[in-house]
Amino acid sequence: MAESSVKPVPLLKDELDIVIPTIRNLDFLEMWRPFFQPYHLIIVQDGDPSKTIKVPEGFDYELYNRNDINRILGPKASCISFKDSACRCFGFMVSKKKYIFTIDDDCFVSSPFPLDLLLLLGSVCCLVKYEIPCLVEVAKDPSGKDINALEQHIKNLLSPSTPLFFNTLYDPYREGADFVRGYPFSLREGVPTAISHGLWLNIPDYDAPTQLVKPRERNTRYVDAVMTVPKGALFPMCGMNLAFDRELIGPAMYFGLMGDGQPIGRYDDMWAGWCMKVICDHLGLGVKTGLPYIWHSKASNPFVNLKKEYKGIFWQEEIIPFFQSATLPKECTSVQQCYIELSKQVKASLGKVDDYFIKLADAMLTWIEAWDELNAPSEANSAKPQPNGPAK
Ligand SMILES: O=c1ccn([C@@H]2O[C@H](COP(=O)(O)OP(=O)(O)O[C@H]3O[C@@H](CO)[C@H](O)[C@H]3O)[C@@H](O)[C@H]2O)c(=O)[nH]1
Ligand SMILES: [Mn+2]
Repeated sequence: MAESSVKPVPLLKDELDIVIPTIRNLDFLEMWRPFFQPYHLIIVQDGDPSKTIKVPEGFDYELYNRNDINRILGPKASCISFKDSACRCFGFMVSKKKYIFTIDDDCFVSSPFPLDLLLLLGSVCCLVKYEIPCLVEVAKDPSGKDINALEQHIKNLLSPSTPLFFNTLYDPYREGADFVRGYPFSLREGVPTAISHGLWLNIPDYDAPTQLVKPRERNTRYVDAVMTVPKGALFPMCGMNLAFDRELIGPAMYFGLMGDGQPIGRYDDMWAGWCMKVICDHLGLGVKTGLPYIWHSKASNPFVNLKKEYKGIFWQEEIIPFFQSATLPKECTSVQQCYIELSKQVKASLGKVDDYFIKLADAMLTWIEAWDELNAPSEANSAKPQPNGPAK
């Protein structure tokens, strides 16, 4: 990886945790070391807790496996998915920081090769069905600089969003941009930003059917923009490269029940995104999508993904209208109150679609109870739950 001569300044170093769900060794952190080393990592080890996950030297981290989750949450651990990346939300719950950045362990930063050369190489490899070994990581901005994804997420979160009126020059708070003519001055203050949703070069986050019909499609398009998702619009939130303000929206970031024992998978982040957006719209909070990009290196198996997703593909035709018409009473002024109300509506409206949604609605309540237990502002909770291994 090209060594950047200047060390990035670790913005919000003591106010942000990096949450990584994993079933693999975390060698990918070597590529991120210049950007991540100053931060505290919360690693959520999924699958077999007896397996040892190797973490490169020099990182400050805590690691939680399934035994830790069961020990800390007791019966409430039932709301945390097993054998699915949805388990990452446990890291959101145990963190004590204001901000969270979550990233998958097959996402990389920059490349020893210029982007166009690598993508040419990539297309040649694809033609001969040879995946570029994931030693490469490619996410360079148009100037060819390594993308500091974390820094861009922080910029996104620290500047307002504009959900009430679309700015045609996109992010008006960005260097070299502003509100365009006709933009109401009364709305130019914007609203607080709760979510920063990043994107992916190389392997796009496609669903299984799309992956199956387009196995070699790669995302080579770097769109140099950050946009606010307008109020009233839903969007497919991907958990791969995502940051959020935990104090503004943390309790809504429950990645729904997936994986082992569940009829559906790979809708965990989507579920969280739909619940979160309804609540952000109700509370007047903003959601941004666009920069930063990461290089997504590994395409998961589309056939395995199809088995996980297939019920979701037809259920979502009923789920989306539910969220599009969901309204929350004005008495709901906290995220928890909104989330509990939403859980009731899920049970009443989607419980008819499948019993799974009754179980999910109950799990949403369990999540809030567990969240409040671990995060209530009382002395009793100032002690942080300890993972089995020594805190790093
Ligand atoms: O059982 C599991 C499987 C994986 N993980 C960890 O979760 C992330 C994502 O895994 P992976 O990159 O293998 O899968 P993708 O299909 O690319 O993931 C996309 O689908 C979403 C899953 O809902 C995910 O957010 C998207 O990126 C890795 O860190 C694995 O180590 C796991 O914890 N448990
Ligand atoms: Mn992946």
